[in-house]
Amino acid sequence: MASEERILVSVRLRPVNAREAERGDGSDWECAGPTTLMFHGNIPERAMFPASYTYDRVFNPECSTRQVYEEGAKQVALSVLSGINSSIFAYGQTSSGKTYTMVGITERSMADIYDYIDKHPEREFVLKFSAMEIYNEAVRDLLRPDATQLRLLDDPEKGTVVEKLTEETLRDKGHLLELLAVCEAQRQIGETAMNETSSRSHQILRLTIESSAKQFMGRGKSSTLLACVNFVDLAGSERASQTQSAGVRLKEGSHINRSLLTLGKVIRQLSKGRNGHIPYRDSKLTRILQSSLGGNARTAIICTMSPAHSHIEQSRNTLLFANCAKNVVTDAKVNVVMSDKVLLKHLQREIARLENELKFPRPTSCSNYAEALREKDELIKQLEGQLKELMEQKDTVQSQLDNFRRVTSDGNFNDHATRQWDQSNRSSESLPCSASEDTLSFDTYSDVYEEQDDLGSKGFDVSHVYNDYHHDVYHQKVDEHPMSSLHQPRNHISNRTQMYQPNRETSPEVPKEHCKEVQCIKINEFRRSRSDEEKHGENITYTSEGAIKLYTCDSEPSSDTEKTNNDESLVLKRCVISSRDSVLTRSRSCRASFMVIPNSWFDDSADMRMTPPGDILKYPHRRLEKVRRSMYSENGHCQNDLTLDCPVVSGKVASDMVIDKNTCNEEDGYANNKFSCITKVKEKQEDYCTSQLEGNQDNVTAEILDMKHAKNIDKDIFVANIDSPSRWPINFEKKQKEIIELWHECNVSIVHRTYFFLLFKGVKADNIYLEVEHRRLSFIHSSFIAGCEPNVTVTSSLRNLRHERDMLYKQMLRRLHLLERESLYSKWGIDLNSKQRRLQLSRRIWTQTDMEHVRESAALVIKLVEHLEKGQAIKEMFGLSFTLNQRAIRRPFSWEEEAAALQTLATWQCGWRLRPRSCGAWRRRAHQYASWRRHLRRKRRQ
Ligand SMILES: Nc1ncnc2c1ncn2[C@@H]1O[C@H](COP(=O)(O)OP(=O)(O)OP(=O)(O)O)[C@@H](O)[C@H]1O
Repeated sequence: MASEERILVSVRLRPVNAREAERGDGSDWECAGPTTLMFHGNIPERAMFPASYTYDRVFNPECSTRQVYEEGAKQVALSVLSGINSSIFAYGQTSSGKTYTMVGITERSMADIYDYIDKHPEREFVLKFSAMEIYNEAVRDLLRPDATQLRLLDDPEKGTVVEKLTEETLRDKGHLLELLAVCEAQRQIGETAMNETSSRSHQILRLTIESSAKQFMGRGKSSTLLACVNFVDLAGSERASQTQSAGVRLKEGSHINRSLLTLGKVIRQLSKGRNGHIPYRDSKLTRILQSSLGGNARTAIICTMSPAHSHIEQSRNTLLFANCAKNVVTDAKVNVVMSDKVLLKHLQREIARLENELKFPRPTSCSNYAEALREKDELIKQLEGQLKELMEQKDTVQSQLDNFRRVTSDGNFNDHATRQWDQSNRSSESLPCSASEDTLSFDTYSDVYEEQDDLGSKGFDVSHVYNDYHHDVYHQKVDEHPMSSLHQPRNHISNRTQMYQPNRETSPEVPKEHCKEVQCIKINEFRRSRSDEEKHGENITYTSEGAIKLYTCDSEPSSDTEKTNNDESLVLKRCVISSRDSVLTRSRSCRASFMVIPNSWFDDSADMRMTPPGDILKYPHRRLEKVRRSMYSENGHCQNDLTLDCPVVSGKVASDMVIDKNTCNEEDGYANNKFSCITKVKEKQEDYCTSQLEGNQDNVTAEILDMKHAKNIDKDIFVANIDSPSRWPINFEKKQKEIIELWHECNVSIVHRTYFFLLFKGVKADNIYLEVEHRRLSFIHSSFIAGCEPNVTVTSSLRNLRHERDMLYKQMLRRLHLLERESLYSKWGIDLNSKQRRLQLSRRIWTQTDMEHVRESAALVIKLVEHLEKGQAIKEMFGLSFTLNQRAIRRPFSWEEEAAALQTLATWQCGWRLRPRSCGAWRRRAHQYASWRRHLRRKRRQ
């Protein structure tokens, strides 16, 4: 265990000797404490030198050698007993007291060492003594009588060794003293002017102590401490002028000064650190003492100096040397000598460790670093890939979010419009109760169409004005869609009517979908028809007879007309067809329910309370209670009738009423029984329709018969919705196949097919959409067959389809990479070497009706039109493209076309004719459709 420590440096002032005192050579130095030496002399160059010097210990002339030993050498000297090499130096000018000091320190050290040995009998000590001197740069063995010069050898372990140096093993303390005496006798001493017994050589006494514990005995079996302590009495630097040496003495002095100069250099260099070159080899003194100077040894230097003023220069040199020496760091450690067995074991362990390292090299080699770098590079690539994917996903989500926002802004418009309708509704509700239902509402709804015309004439886009039933579908499906919350509320009545309200300040930014509602039509069909007949009799000559009959039936006295003294009764007339009204028509009930079945009826999750506040029919429960009471008081029966007709106006009202009757009167009672009540409503409505068909055939109009004969779809829809869930998958597949075939037959828009196919995947709630689509397609198909629909000819539909394929053809280049296109060509059996491959591919899309082809077509089309049709696709789909004019693929519908479609649908569904006094296009379409209807009826009668 090595530990760094500095050389212990002390300065000892000897007393002024007799000679100096005789000359009056007074002392310029004073010890200002245990560590500080002060200069009091008065010399010209004083300013160039410091006045005080600090060392580890400063001994004044009165200090005894014992004290010097105790405080400046003992600790270092006795380190040898602990296995640490140590050296005690005496450095100073000639006649400064080096020998005087070292003799005392050596004797006391030896004494203490032996004392220690005596006090530690448990250990066995082996002391060896050797002595040498360096005289005129020659090494001599002081224990030999001859003056043979010894060589210095460099040993890799021990460092510099003196060849053939006598090393006496000490028997005891007396033996040591004898040897010391021999050395003293052997040492070169000469007389100079300054010192009668001047040492002319550097003397090195070395005591080597080897100790081991006696307990574990013996030698070769346990560890042994081995260290040596050097007592070095240097020859004093001298000036020839002062020593008055000549001849031999001068030569000796020259060697002495030269070796001391080297020692000074080494010490000075060591004081600066061990980085530079240390000139150990410049003298035999420094070579031999190399380990003691900054090596594995503790070192103490005692600088002796004469206090005489005449030696000021030499004294300063000594102090400068001391200054350097105190900065030298040594690296002393305990020197342990292992026994053979211990050494053998130690070496065996070391060999095993090295072998293990060779077998299993540590992963710090260059190859390992390279491999680790490669792994990190791969990891970075993976992370970059993931980051890229995340960014793409983020862009996609951002795009969707933008769409949501656009839809939200649309929904806001609806809310705004709903509020407008609400306000107007309130005014409507506050109308005189005596007014008949028909006359009351006629003007309002006649204005509706004028308003719509105005909108169109103003350039407002009222495209996608689809039938109300489809709008129900739209809302229902959209509510299921994740974006449902962003769409307008379900109450179609308020939404539908709001856009026809006489708010002529309507913003031109009215979205298309906001103009699609015409629910108001059916609500007031009877009222408006009657007024229409009265006011525009000349214009209704071509309307269906059924409609006229309806008006006639409707005009029969009813309790409604008698009970118009309050709002509730008015609403009742609006909302329901009373039991007496209900005798008029089964078809009306069916028709009404078909048209306005609340979406929530088919949606368990839907909340009946969702009716917007602005709904004309959203009466407070208290008010509904009044209505109910008034009905009961008047009819006292037929809650079924009431229930059956309620859907005409609002699912909310209907459900409220049903619950009020069937479950409880509590305000919130209906919620839990919502679905069961709805089912009952449907069942009862079917029963009611059936009974009405049987018992009131005379009152059924031709329109209703048409509807019944057509497919009795209303009933189908209800039946489908209460159909067994287990049969639904089968029914779905069957219906889906039929629809696909009809699409093919009717040349329906490819985009429409795609969106429809992809969106409706067989959930039970999809049934209604499939029914509607099936019905629509059946209608178009029958139109094709009959050839009576001028707007939907095979030729025009094919032309539109071709335009659509052209659009897809163009989109391929934009949406698909070359590799993707080539892959598709191969997949779709298109020769890669053929020409116009994209065109070929576009011509093959949606050309077959097998499911695999349909799926692939849908997947391809959705990829091509994904962004192009975004926003419009939903409208297309839920509007079910019932505009019959497939030119929408190429350009948006004009309002006239939409209006025409509206006319067509309304007439088709309701058998109810719109007033053809609007714009020319609307009128023409209405006429055309009416003609077609008459043609159909004639054919059926035949
Ligand atoms: N501290 C001291 N107290 C009393 N006398 C001293 C002291 N130091 C030295 N002396 C005396 O000074 C004289 C010279 O001392 P010493 O020989 O030890 O000097 P030195 O440094 O060894 O000289 P050199 O280098 O020439 O050998 C001796 O007679 C010695 O007794």
